[in-house]
Amino acid sequence: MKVALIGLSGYAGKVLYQLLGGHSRVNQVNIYDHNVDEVTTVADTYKGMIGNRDRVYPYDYSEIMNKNDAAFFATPAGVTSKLAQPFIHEGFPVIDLSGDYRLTDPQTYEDWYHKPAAVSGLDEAEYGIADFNHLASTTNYVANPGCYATATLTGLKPVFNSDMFSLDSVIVDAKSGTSGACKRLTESSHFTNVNENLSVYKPNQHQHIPEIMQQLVEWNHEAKPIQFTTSLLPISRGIMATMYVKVKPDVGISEIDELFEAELADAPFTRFTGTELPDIKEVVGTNFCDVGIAYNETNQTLMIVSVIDNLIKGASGQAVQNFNQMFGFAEDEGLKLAQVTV
Ligand SMILES: NC(=O)C1=CN([C@@H]2O[C@H](COP(=O)(O)OP(=O)(O)OC[C@H]3O[C@@H](n4cnc5c(N)ncnc54)[C@H](OP(=O)(O)O)[C@@H]3O)[C@@H](O)[C@H]2O)C=CC1
Ligand SMILES: CC(=O)N[C@@H](CCC(=O)OP(=O)(O)O)C(=O)O
Repeated sequence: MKVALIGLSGYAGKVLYQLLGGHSRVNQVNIYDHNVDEVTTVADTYKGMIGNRDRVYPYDYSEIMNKNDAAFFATPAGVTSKLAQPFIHEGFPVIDLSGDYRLTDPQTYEDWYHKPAAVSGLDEAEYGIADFNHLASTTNYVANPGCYATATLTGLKPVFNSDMFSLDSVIVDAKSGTSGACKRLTESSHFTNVNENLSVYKPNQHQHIPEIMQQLVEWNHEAKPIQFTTSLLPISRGIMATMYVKVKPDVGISEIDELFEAELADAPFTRFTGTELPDIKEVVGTNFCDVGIAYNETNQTLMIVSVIDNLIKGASGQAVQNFNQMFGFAEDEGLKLAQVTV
């Protein structure tokens, strides 16, 4: 297959390019860049890609559709929905890493993203939380989930598919490395601010809150608004979401353990670690989401810890997983990434 990649100069685009290069069903990755006006090479266009002769083409949607079988958009929210219009119109296969088509209600998008919602295509797009819903196989337009949303939803899936918990006081405390903030430099992501520091940002305003709620309500109509906080960690890659849930009386740790085992067993890239709590380093460089639990009997509170690599499971790896589902390839094609903890 030939695939188009838009956004190679960005963080997610770079990791996606690396993964697609190792995908046995992809024999050509064509790069399209809105900053080039004639055909060039990866080495001549992007820093650190020494010797890479793959072609980079000026951005042109009809060329993309003529020369490729699918397109990956690793481009910002607000931009992607505009670029995607001709592809949606033609029913051309797209995997979209941005937030533009994740929310089904355009007003909710505008309230949380503070940008105009997509003018069309919302009905065609499917939210691809790949380990659980396999909707990519049913559509030509996949909205790849957000990084925090992926870690949070994976940890909360068992909770919202059972009646063992109170659903009105779920608290999520999530922390991300700086690559989640994209490549542009801001004062808050400046090295001097991030290094040896930990800071909360977007309290109660994070754009992943509606995306998480949309999926939780689909899993359980009785879901109530969660408390969700995000912080910036002084590391480049990785997310840890720590979640707190009240357990109903007479529910014990063995039942909770069995529930998590059963609910996460069929999720191909989710590993339930039981009471051995996972850390970020064990998933960085892989498409895994590791989930562990600790139960405090004195106050009937369950803590769930979920970790991912934000650039792989939280973006490019999940995009490849959705691509595999869309085209009927093995779920782990291009994603057999050796885990190396040093
Ligand atoms: N970083 C992460 O952990 C995650 C990111 N995402 C989403 O994935 C997408 C990419 O993220 P990330 O790589 O971090 O972002 P970056 O800002 O690092 O990269 C964005 C890319 O989009 C390109 N781009 C910007 N505007 C346009 C345009 N008008 N036309 C064509 N290309 C354009 C940029 O090109 P240039 O700047 O060179 O002009 C760059 O290549 C975003 O939607 C992000 O929200 C999702 C989950 C996790
Ligand atoms: C550390 C950091 O700043 N992370 C970003 C995550 C951005 C992202 O993943 O964008 P999507 O909304 O497209 O998923 C944030 O919190 O906004």
